Amino acid sequence: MSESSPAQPILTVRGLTGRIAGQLVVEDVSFDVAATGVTALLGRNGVGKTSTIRSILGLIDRTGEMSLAGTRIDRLPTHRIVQLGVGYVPEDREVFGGLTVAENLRLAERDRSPRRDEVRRLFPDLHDRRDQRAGTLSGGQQQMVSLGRALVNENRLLLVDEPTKGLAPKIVDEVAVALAEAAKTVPILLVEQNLAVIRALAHRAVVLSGGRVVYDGEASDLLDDEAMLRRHLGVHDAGEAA
Ligand SMILES: Nc1ncnc2c1ncn2[C@@H]1O[C@H](COP(=O)(O)OP(=O)(O)OP(=O)(O)O)[C@@H](O)[C@H]1O
Repeated sequence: MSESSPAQPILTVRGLTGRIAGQLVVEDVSFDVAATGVTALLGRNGVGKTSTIRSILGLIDRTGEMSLAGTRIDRLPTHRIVQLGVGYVPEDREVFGGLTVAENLRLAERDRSPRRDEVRRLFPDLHDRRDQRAGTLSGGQQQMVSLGRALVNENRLLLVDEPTKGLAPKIVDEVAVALAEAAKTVPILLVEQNLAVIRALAHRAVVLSGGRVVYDGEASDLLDDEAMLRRHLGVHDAGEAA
């Protein structure tokens, strides 16, 4: 079976183990990413969230079984996984600082009919700044470029790593709105520390602790469970979690 029905997860991860320079950074992790909406991947600093995403993409050595809409991807190289429709918005944004906004977006285009109008609708500010060099943009604007680069292609799944990190509250809101819009058309696996953003966006949540999955369920149940938040995310009060 190569297509998924709405009820089936878009991505299944089973027994995923990741290594960097021989060192275990992801240990026997299993979870699903829902076929619609936002699935949050949470956990304390250094627990292996970024490494999990990079393992899915084949950017670090990994073993285990992973399927995208029924197609095994665990033995595929990164470029094949991307071609299958997995978009990646990395933690450090990775824009080309010496190129303009327009050039950054153009370089990311993979499809015959890139979704330029959609990116323009989501990020009108980028259109206004299309001739500005990306290296001179603010952190928030660079994050918009990074998101725009992923959204210009039609993807089956987006992997988004800490998109609001280090951004001012107003910009965090803008990024969250853009992600909510994007999630209407593509399922997202979102690594995010800001629990207010998780509360606003995520339906499902997966929590890693000690490199393993300790919660996999409804995001709202997790966010209402103060003991769980305290134990696994180091948050003291669910009400002021953000
Ligand atoms: N290039 C690397 N070389 C060696 N160890 C690494 C490397 N990258 C990550 N690690 C280690 O792997 C573990 C998991 O790191 P990872 O970045 O995946 O965690 P994370 O949950 O995303 O953390 P954070 O929330 O702080 O971004 C950490 O112990 C980290 O020190």
